[in-house]
Amino acid sequence: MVEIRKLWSVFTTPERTFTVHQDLDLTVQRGEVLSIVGGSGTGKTVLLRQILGLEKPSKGEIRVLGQPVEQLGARGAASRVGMLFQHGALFSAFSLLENIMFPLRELKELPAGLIREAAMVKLQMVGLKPDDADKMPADLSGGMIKRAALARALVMDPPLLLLDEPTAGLDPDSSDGFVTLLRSLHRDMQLTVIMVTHDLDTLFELSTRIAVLADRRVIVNDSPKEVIAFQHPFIHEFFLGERGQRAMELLREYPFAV
Ligand SMILES: Nc1ncnc2c1ncn2[C@@H]1O[C@H](COP(=O)(O)OP(=O)(O)OP(=O)(O)O)[C@@H](O)[C@H]1O
Repeated sequence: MVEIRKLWSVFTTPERTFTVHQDLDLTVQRGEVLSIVGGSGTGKTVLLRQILGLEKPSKGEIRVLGQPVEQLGARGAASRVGMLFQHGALFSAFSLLENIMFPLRELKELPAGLIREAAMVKLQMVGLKPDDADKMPADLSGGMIKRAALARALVMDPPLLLLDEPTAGLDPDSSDGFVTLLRSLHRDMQLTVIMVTHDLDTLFELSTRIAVLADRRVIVNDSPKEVIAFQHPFIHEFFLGERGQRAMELLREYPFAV
């Protein structure tokens, strides 16, 4: 589904030049829920943006569904890759349904009635009600906004979904509900998911594999159990420090997702 080879990301600011990714390799197979974890500033969000084609790496190759990402084009990208941004704000001047319809309207190919129908299907698929369609973003809870942004990301039925901190900022109940929704969509739509998360519950409930970013590359990409056993200071701190006990409990609780 995604193949990344020898990726370099180098940034230059007025103060300095620094390397975020160096010879990074990552493969994501169809049907996986791959979670990317890593310390702050290790380039997780940059990597998602590169897979989406929003940012060009300094060097290296990214193939999505067998094609170099730069050949997908804006239109191709929306139908192949859906993205839920961390601050996945909806357009505040548009109603919830208008937000979900937006990518299809941009295509300028489908009749208005069909676009409306397709967006209504997605609205209900993410657990919102038809009555919510005309509500404005300012009138929605954080959980409803996330669901609407997810419906918009999925409106063109992309086979690949990217999630940046999908449960950040949600209260525990909304977070649990959103994780349950993601799990059933992954199963029902046969999605491949790449997710960045710091939240251990989200990580263990959904991930079939975990890729750890450290030392400017992916140091391990394996099942949660194997990753926890991998010897590296970041992994030790992330999984086996204060949060270790909880990680072990979760590992017992969730038999590796989906
Ligand atoms: N366009 C850019 N120009 C300069 N530096 C950038 C640019 N984009 C990202 N960076 C830097 O690259 C590093 C990686 O950023 P990124 O947002 O991907 O980190 P992250 O792993 O997602 O971190 P966090 O977990 O804190 O969100 C950061 O130091 C960031 O400041």
